[in-house]
Amino acid sequence: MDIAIIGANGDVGRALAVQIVARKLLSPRQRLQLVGRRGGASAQALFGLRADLYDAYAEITPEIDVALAPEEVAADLILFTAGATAPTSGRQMVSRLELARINAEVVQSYASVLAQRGHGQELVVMVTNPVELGVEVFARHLGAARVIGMGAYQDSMRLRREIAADLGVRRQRISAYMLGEHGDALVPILSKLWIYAYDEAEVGVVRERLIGGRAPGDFAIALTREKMHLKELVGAGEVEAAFRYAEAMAPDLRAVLLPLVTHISTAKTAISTAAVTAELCEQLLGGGQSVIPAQVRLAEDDWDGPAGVLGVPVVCDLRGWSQVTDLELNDQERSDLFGSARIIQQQLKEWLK
Ligand SMILES: NC(=O)c1ccc[n+]([C@@H]2O[C@H](COP(=O)([O-])OP(=O)(O)OC[C@H]3O[C@@H](n4cnc5c(N)ncnc54)[C@H](O)[C@@H]3O)[C@@H](O)[C@H]2O)c1
Repeated sequence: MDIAIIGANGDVGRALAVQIVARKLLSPRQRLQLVGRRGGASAQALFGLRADLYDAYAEITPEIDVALAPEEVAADLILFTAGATAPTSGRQMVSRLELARINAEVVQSYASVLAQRGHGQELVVMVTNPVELGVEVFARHLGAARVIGMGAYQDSMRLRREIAADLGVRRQRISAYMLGEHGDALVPILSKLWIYAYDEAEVGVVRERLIGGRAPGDFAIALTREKMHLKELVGAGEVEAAFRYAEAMAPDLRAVLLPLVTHISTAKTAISTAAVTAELCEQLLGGGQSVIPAQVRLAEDDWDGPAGVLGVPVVCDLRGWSQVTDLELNDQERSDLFGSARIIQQQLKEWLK
């Protein structure tokens, strides 16, 4: 089992390399490939990163090599973190469309080469945003089953953590999903909230308390409103106040808005993204099948909703994802999830023109 990190010299890529080595996800006989660009800063820095990792983790490092072109990528598990990132400040003028078009080219350049030169079994975990775009492009080249977007996994883990924090329990005792888009059209699924050792009535009470007085379906409205307010606070230099304000919200809003404040505070979310991606890898490398919320490209017969890229729970192992599972929705959630699918499809059409 070999792992490649594409974009290894970026903030997420570097943090991910540290996580993979420090968590001993690979044995010393296996290989971690750090992938950058010939002619870019990474052409030098990745050799330094490799030396630094050997220096820090001499006893446990896998073999580490550096690749500087898509043709050189060779691994079983490919973690895609290359490309432009959303501006951390409102003063930087890059539209989501521009960003998507830049990253479409980056993703495309690897997907087409991997389709021709890969060994035909690679599993790609898409971290680069928009996650849905990367999933669509890789799915066209490698087939839908071999690409998963980690946005829904990260969003779901954040939701579970925030609920757990309110209850004073560990995240592992909670099951809840954040599905749909890894973006504004994400959908919290709380109707099937599960809490270890709580019976249905107790879970019902917790659910009511978590959502507060908000009407079903009002998540997206609250998200837009609070997002604007938080951006204004951070824009006015009130980062600490923005965190305090976001921390007082319901857990589903906190799960989305705290990372937003973190990103626009200029700290970005590279450490948490790397940690959760490594956790996902750990599950995949465990050998068995797991249920993983992820953005995947669905065909019409994969589920009873529209075809296209969407965050849903899927059964997954190192060979890829095989089926949608554990998706019991109430009417509101179903309608929101279908709405999210439509939004993603419209965006993909525009981005991939
Ligand atoms: N899915 C998530 O939850 C999540 C969270 C955080 C960041 N991200 C995304 O991950 C991506 C990386 O974020 P970051 O903060 O590390 O950005 P960054 O700017 O620090 O790093 C991006 C790296 O990609 C490299 N790169 C660009 N084009 C390349 C190419 N053709 N080949 C190889 N390398 C190339 C750049 O040189 C840079 O080193 C962004 O798209 C960001 O939006 C996703």
